Amino acid sequence: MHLPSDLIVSCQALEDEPLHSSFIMSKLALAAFQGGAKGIRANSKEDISAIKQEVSLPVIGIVKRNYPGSDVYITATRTEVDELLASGCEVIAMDATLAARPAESLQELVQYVRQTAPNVELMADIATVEEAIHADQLGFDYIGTTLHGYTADTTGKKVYNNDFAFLKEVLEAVTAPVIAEGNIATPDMLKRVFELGVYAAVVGGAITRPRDITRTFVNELKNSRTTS
Ligand SMILES: CC(=O)N[C@H](C=O)[C@@H](O)[C@H](O)[C@H](O)COP(=O)(O)O
Repeated sequence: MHLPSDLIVSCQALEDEPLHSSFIMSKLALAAFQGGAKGIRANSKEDISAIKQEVSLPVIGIVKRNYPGSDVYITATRTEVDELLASGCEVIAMDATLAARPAESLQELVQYVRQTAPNVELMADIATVEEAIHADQLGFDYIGTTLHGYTADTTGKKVYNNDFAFLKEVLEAVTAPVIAEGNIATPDMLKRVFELGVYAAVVGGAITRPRDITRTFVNELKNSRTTS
């Protein structure tokens, strides 16, 4: 397996975010590496290439791109898969929800990667237990809780709700290694998901999105001022 059983740090900034820059993502990846992360998750061929020049950690690559008429935006079609195959990432993650895709089916994308790049592993980004089971049956190498809370039928849910109840259900339901991802905001949460039996965990915003981190501080201050 390309990914170690450890902490993976997501280094992503979309166009509307202040840190949007492949150079900055490469330096965030370097900081994550120096801090002890054992893998990186990154968006776009350009960011992955820049990160690969800075650190030699395994990379989970995605391409986020919106398609009209489809809710699927994480590695939605073969075009994005081809970009990732050219990027040198060790693992390709893709939306593995049951939502309608813009072009190829999920099964077709899996078969395409297996045939063209047998050494590249696949991570399923799922939102429900049903989708986790489906991804397991399709033979994904890793199943991640990435999209729980971000799809029409899971809006507002958090992976950590009820002591990670959703994660526990996924762990029971599948045989592939499970990756906890989404709203893991503290070192305690990270410790807890490993106690529950995940293979690895991806932490993003809590480490690499300073604007969001600042907001958590500011909101706490605001709340304390309104309640006092
Ligand atoms: C839903 C979606 O598009 N998630 C994306 C997937 O790659 C990223 O924006 C997240 O930062 C990543 O999943 C890590 O999660 P968090 O930043 O909460 O630790």
